[in-house]
Amino acid sequence: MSEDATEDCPNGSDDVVVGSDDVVVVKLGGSLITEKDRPETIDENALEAACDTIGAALADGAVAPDRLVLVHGGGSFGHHHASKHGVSTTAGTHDAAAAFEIHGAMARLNHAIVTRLHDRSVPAVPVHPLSTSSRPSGVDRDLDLPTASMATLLAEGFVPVIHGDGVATRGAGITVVSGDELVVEIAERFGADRVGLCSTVPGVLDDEGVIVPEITSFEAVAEYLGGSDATDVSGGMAGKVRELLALSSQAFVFGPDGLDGFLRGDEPGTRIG
Ligand SMILES: Nc1ncnc2c1ncn2[C@@H]1O[C@H](COP(=O)(O)OP(=O)(O)OP(=O)(O)O)[C@@H](O)[C@H]1O
Ligand SMILES: C=C(C)CCOP(=O)(O)O
Repeated sequence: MSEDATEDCPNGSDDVVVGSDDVVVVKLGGSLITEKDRPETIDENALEAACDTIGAALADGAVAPDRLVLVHGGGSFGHHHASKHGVSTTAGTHDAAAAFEIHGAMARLNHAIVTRLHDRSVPAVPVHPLSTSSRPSGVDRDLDLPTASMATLLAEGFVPVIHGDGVATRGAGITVVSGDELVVEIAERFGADRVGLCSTVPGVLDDEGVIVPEITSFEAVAEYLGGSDATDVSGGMAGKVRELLALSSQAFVFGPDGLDGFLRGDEPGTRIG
């Protein structure tokens, strides 16, 4: 990333304003990369295919490694353990063993993704929110996500791979932060104008299974939006659309067939915002 792309921290905080507006944020949904109804089971075919697509896009220059931030969800790793302990984006725990079990599952999934990206020569490195992020004002309040490390990782040519995780939450111990919320936080902080969320469905579908081309208000599609097909503690598609509507730029929700096109500038699936 060019030197002038990262401005000094405007207020001396951890917030880093990255001047470049061509950062690309991509989420690999947990429904895509895991078998969401089988605890801690990776969907090998889907994950390998997604890593092939990302590796190819970097290799032929469609995306530069210092412009790409990858986020992934929990699927049958994080959601399984969080649900078992009654932990969600709104319900926390003060049981360190439970929090460690949830984080540990996410770290195992993250490790599996990073190693498969390395097999494709993607300079991926893990970023774990539990160790640095928080909700200092409590449940459902603002997320404090330090981004200085990710900005410097990008500037040094690495691809940060961050994930839904546990998050220290004032008054509730540790709750869950969804990858969807991380996508919004990172996209806003880095001024990304390319935001894509890849899941198992080709887009947000209406009650006849047809892709909704564009969503600009939650109420317009609320009747179509449900939870996930399997155990989920962060709101499923309804939660996803709600999070993405808070984004100041557009985001796209698409299926695995849309990932390559998205990385190359297409606008697959459903446009949100
Ligand atoms: N209107 C809708 N259109 C498309 N999918 C929907 C809709 N309503 C509910 N869903 C469900 O939402 C799922 C996608 O949401 P989910 O939260 O599982 O995505 P994800 O990001 O892949 O998973 P994770 O949250 O584990 O990262 C789909 O697999 C589908 O079963
Ligand atoms: C359940 C955990 C810990 C991760 C939630 O992230 P998401 O799957 O992106 O909603």
